[in-house]
Amino acid sequence: MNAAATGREILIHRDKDELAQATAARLITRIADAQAAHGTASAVLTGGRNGNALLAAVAASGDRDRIDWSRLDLWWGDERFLPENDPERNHTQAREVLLDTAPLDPARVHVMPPSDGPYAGDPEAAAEAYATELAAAAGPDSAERVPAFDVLLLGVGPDTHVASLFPEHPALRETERTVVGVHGAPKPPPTRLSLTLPAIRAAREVWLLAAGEDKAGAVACALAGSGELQAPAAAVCGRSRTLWLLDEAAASRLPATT
Ligand SMILES: O=C1O[C@H](COP(=O)(O)O)[C@@H](O)[C@H](O)[C@H]1O
Repeated sequence: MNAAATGREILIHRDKDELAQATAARLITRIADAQAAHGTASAVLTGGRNGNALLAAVAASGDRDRIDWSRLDLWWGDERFLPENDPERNHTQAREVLLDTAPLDPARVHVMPPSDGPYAGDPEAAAEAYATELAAAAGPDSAERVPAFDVLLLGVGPDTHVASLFPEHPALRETERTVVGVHGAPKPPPTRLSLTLPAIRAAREVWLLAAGEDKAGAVACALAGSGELQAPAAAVCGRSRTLWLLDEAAASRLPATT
């Protein structure tokens, strides 16, 4: 499935705070709607500055209890392969801004394995374990071997990376596995775990987040029709919706007609 073929929506908010607050309201509604429609909801979290700002805005929202936290499955799009509780882990940061204060069912919080657990020193085995967990949640009839996530969040890096899929990196070429170990990432730490493009594209909705002037080049490049290997953010899409959520600074290099 080509990202451009599904169409994209672009929403531009005034600044990063407005982006975080508006997206928090949108996310709460998306999750509450999914729970109303099919009992539970599933969301894939992202790390990074915009992802953490969004979770902090959810934590601060007066509407946060519209979500039935006990019926929400949380997954991660990528993780830094570091020891449990390392401050640089996406999971640790998500706990600090939101998860530790939300009445989640621990069995529904699907954390990517740390580097000091049973998969110490073996990111490939850790990736395989997470893929097995995803496949179990998807059920035996799923061709994609991942659940049909209600919403999958992706921060866009200044180099156009999403999850831990970096430009021209081998993980971007993966067509079979749903989770891979990433080695030699250009952004520290070099060893990571990431969902692959097929896993990301199985989501019902994919939301890309970018705020700040340092993201303007990446946003312009990805939305200008760059190749998928050159601009991973250009390669992702949701089955029913692909939403780019920007602030004015990140959108500042888009052509006026976008
Ligand atoms: O390392 C990562 O970076 C990206 C983007 O982070 P940002 O701070 O530039 O917004 C993030 O989406 C990804 O989950 C994370 O592991």
